[in-house]
Formats: sequence, structure tokens, C-alpha cells
Amino acid sequence: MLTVHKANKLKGKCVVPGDKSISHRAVMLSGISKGTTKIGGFLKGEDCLATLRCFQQMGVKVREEKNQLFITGKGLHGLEEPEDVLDAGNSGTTMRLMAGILSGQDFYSVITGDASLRKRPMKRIAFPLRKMGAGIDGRKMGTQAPLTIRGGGLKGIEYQLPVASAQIKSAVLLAGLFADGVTSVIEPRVSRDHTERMLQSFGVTVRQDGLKCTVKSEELQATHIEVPGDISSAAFILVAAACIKGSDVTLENIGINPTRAGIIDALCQMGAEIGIKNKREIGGEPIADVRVKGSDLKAVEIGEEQIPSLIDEIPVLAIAAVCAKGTTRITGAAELRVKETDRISAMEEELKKIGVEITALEDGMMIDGPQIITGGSTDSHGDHRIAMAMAVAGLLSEEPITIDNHHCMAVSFPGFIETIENLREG
Ligand SMILES: O=C(O)C1=C[C@@H](OP(=O)(O)O)[C@@H](O)[C@H](O)C1
Ligand SMILES: C=C(OP(=O)(O)O)C(=O)O
Repeated sequence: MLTVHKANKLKGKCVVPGDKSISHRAVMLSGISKGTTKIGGFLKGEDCLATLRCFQQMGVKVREEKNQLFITGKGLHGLEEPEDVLDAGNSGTTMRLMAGILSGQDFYSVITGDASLRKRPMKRIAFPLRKMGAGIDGRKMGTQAPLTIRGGGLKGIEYQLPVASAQIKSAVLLAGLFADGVTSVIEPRVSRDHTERMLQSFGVTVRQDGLKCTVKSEELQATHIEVPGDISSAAFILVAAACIKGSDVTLENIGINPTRAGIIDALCQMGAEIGIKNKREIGGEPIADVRVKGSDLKAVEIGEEQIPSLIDEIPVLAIAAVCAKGTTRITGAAELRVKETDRISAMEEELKKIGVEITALEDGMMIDGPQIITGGSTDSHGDHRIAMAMAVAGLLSEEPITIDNHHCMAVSFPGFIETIENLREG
């Protein structure tokens, strides 16, 4: 159990660990490329370590030197049939993106995950991958993990995504690297585009035409990847500092890819004082230093269009809404119900325990602010984002907040508590 006490101010500079989405993709793409890829800033969080172990089980060699990973790929057709079940742990990204790659392999594989992941919907990737020719089965009529995959013999398809999901888009595009003909995905709204950007760094031609993205089979060539700081991890610090008057924090080297930076836009709409400095691009991804100062916040309306760019940040955005004047309304976010936990219900349950009123909607939530956070005992539901959102609430709370099952923070942000404590002034 973790106890978090109120903070007077947060001050200083910090870095956050590498981007989780980019770290997963760096392992996967280097694993199926030719040559050795050097990866700096790789996130050693539980999710990305699960991806790394899965690729090692398929014969991919990984070496670490001076905090950099060197991954020697097996080419498009060199992965080895894993002798045992692949374990994606808590990570939806690992399971769904890897299913795309496994669908292209001329072998049989089984992929499972923890109790949370085994409940998450997999039909969304199994359906298009079967259309391409993969033999995929699983529990609950082939819709839940463990999944079995007999890959090979794929043909390209054009697929209209039913939801704006980078995981479904990426699974189909990655399978497309092994398919005969061209493979296209059409998204209903823009979702994070790290796969498309990184494929190009590995020398693959990616055609983007509005919301339609097309690839065809092409060998990947090893490259050098620098993983930026994860904006989804930075979000916890951004919200905490924005809510505490007198705070002034600079987060260095944060990825500000526009398909991911919705939390910055949302906080600016709420009147937060945020400055973006030292903008640059590394390996096709925009990064910058982000400075945030504490100020009075006002409520915001977040709808369907903005959701994909801040989907993982909604639990902590809810904490900002508690401090903001007026009614914050978040809608179009039904996807929150199928994350590591049902994040709408989990936030409703946990906020009530610390004296905060919230109205849960089928596809979002409404919060009237400002409200006083009284403090109390909470539980993470085994979900890293809920655990860290509750820790941010603790920094703002009259009385301390305890968080049960807080170790899941290491899924995406190892060292979260130390990072916060280093910024605490009083
Ligand atoms: O592609 C990715 O790396 C991710 C995509 C998002 O999921 P969906 O594709 O299900 O929206 C996000 O919530 C997840 O944390 C990471
Ligand atoms: C939803 C998340 O990740 P994943 O889908 O990879 O489990 C997340 O990190 O918030």
C-alpha cells in the first residue's frame, strides 16, 4: 500500500521514462528487420519487457550496453516458432500488435496474458487478421485470449476500422508486411501514428491518404531509434503541477506527436499555463521540453474527436476536472470500458471514496468543480493509470490518500513516486 500526502508545490526539472507505444514498436520492428537496431531511451516497464521476452522466445537476440538496446532482427521470415506460450502480461499493445506479426509467420503460436488482458476484446484484431488468411482461435468463440495463431499465406485487404484504435490499425498494417498485394486500413478518426512513422524509419513505404493508410510487403532495414519521454506518463506530472498554485515544472524530452498530445491541448483549454520549448524531431517523432505552472483551471468539454489523442490520460484529466471551475464533460470515450480495467467505473468508485462527486456516463463522465478532495483509502484495480491518477489526487488532497495494489505503476512508469518526490517542495 502507498500513502501520498498533500504537496505545497512541485518545482524543478524532470524527465519521464521512454514512450511505451514507441518502445513496443521499436522491439517488434527491429525483431523482423535485417541487421542490428540500436534503441536509446527504451522503456523498461513491465509491458515493454513482456514484448521483449516474446521476441527473444522467437530467436531474436537482444544485447544491452550503456543503457542502450541492440536488437538483431531475423528478417521478415526468420522468426522461430516459440516452444512455449508467449505471455503478453498486462499489455494489450503486445498482444494485438504481435498478433499481426504472428499472423504472417509460417508457424503456430499461442499468446496469453494476465487476468485483465484475458478479459479484453480480441475479436477486433482476430476478425481482420482472419480475413487476411490467418487461422486464429481463442476462448469465448475466438474473441478472448489465450489466442492460438496459425500464420502464413496472407493476402492484403482493405479494412475499415470499426473504432479509432491504433492497436487494430497497427495489427493489420504489420500483417500487411507479410501479405500478397496491398493492405489498407481506413480509420474513423486519427489515432496515434507511431507504427506508420517507425515503419518509414525502417525503410518501408507507407502511403497516407487522409484517413487511409496503405503498405505492402517489403523488407525492413535496421536503424537507430531514440525513444522520447512518454507524454502519457508526463500527463500525471503536468496535471499535478497545473493544479497546485506556485508550481513550476519543466519536463524534458517529451514526445509531442500531435496524435498523442491531446492532454496538452485539453489543459491549455482549461487555462493551464503551459509552454513548449526546444521543439525538435528525432527519428520521425516530434519532441520538446514542456513547462507547466500552477494556475486556476476552468472546466472543459472533451468530445469524440479529441478522445484518441488523450485516451490513456482521461483518468488523470478527471483529477484536473475536480480542481477546475465549472462542469467538465467527457464523452465519446466508451473505449475506456475495455482498457486494463473499466476505467469509467474504476474512477467513479475510487473518486467517491475520497469525497469527490462524479457522474459516470456510458461513454465518459461529468465532474463539477472545484471540489475538495478529502482523502481516504483507494484501490488501483490493478490498473497503472488508475493507481497514478489516485497518487496525483493525493498530492491535492486535504488528508492523505492510500492506494492499494500500487505496484502496477511499473507497467508504464517505473520510478513514478521517486520522480514526484524529487519535485515536491514542502
Ligand atoms: O497502439 C498503442 O500503442 C496504444 C493504443 C491505444 O489503445 P487502442 O488502440 O485500443 O485505442 C492506447 O490506449 C494504448 O495504451 C496504446
Ligand atoms: C491501455 C493501455 O495499454 P495497453 O492497451 O497496451 O494495455 C494503457 O497503457 O493505458
